[in-house]
Amino acid sequence: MQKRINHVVILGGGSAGWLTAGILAAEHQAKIKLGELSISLIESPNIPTVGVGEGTWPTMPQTLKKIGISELTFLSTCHATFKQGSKFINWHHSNKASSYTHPFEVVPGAVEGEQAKFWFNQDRGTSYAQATSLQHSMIEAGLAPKTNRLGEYDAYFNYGYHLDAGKFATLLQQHCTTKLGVQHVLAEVASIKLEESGDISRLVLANNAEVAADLFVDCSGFKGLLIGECLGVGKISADDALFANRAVTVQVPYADANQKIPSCTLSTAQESGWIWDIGLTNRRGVGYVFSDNHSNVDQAHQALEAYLKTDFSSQLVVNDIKFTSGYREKFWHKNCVAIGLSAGFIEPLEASALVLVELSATFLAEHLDQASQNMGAVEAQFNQVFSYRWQRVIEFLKLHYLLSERTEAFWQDNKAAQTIPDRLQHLLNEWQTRPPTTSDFPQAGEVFQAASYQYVLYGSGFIPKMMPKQLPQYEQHIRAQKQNIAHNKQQLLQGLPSNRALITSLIQ
Ligand SMILES: Cc1cc2nc3c(=O)[nH]c(=O)nc-3n(C[C@H](O)[C@H](O)[C@H](O)COP(=O)(O)OP(=O)(O)OC[C@H]3O[C@@H](n4cnc5c(N)ncnc54)[C@H](O)[C@@H]3O)c2cc1C
Repeated sequence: MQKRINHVVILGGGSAGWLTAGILAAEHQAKIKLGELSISLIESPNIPTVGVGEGTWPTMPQTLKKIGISELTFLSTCHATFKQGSKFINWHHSNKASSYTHPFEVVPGAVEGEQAKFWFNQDRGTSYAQATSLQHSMIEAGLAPKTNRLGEYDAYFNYGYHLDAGKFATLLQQHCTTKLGVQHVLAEVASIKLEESGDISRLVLANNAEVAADLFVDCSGFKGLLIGECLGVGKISADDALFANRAVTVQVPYADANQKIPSCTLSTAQESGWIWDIGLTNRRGVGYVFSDNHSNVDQAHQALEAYLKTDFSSQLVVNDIKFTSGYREKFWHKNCVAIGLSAGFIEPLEASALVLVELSATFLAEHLDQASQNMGAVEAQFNQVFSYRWQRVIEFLKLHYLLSERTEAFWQDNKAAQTIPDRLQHLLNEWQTRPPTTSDFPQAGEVFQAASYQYVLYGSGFIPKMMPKQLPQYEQHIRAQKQNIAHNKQQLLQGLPSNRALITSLIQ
């Protein structure tokens, strides 16, 4: 029987729970004010959230704007900084220094393939990112994507953030409860009652109070209390393709309060994984994500210590997080939708977790009314769209490992044919004779587009067997674009403040 959705309960108050609450409540403000919809978020006062220094995707500024949060408030409360992409250090070789960048800037779709053809045939003296992206030089120089003369959420370059996830959840909580009418219940869910149909009927709290709802959003973290433990939806493993299953993380204070803050995530390859280095305003978040089938925690600690040139017996607290790579067989089942870690998790290379939260919550917000009419149809569409997205994210992350010439077992095992998803192998064969283009990634809201594949593919040193020349009608346009890059680069290098300088001037 179809039920109107008048009450949505979100279980979990991490970034996923509060982002979902904010996105849903902002979209349905009118109904909340009229009393036609209520949104409640239940979180345990005892079960902690996952809070590592985190990177977002460039969708986040628009999400925050839509929810109605001031960028200045966000920057100052979450110790946030601007992120313009990622820099991959030493991913090519074990014993020879190398690096490439993946800037967020996207070359316009119509010319993206043509530009790659031009670069390959006529411009390979410079790296692909340097030849095609102005943002690459801003990243290398550690500059901000804008000046303080631009308004909130405006910038010269596409950007995301580095943020403190714990502070972020607290900011979202305050905003959702005081401005958007979200009800906050601080209590632990002790058990769950089902209807005969198998739908969830109510959550029973530790004090025996019961909370009923028409739709439940499971944001309870890795365990997936509703979708997994209660409704029995299993996971599809991704560990045959992506081997990282553990992370040791540490928060590192700045030696000097004016220390430079990179405007990208630094990802430095290691023997059995890679180390992320994220600069917030008050500290760095650093972690070694690795495969414990190829290494162990002691070795991971040693690698982190060597990277940080410090000894942990000093004052730093190291956290050890184990995870299994994979995603749910279904994200929406009965009257329950899983968003965040309960939906799945794969290693944080390219920071795809929060963007999937934003996309899932936005889909839910946009389809809430249809779900009241025909939940089965929305459930099927949601599951189809997000299975596609998770598979594409896995393929994109795998691409980073494939072209490395590193010699350690972890890297060699990553190249084994049976670990490469079929679709990615098929595309790699295609890209032997043409660049990645939009037609390879045809769906609306693709998490990683052809431009991202080009940065990683050519940054990793992929050399196609044959690359056609660009179409003659684009040559003039591409040369003009190159001149623009050269001309604007000097001006921007002189005119843009450093990442730290901009944030300091904004939040003072
Ligand atoms: C090592 C690592 C690095 C990461 N890096 C990035 C990154 O760079 N970029 C990115 O986008 N993402 C990253 N992520 C993922 C990101 O941390 C999560 O996607 C994000 O924090 C959302 O988590 P969550 O809200 O789903 O779960 P959690 O933060 O675990 O929150 C779960 C919530 O559920 C509540 N809960 C659980 N059980 C109960 C119960 N019985 N009753 C009541 N409440 C309950 C808890 O109290 C908590 O509030 C990383 C994750 C890891 C592990």
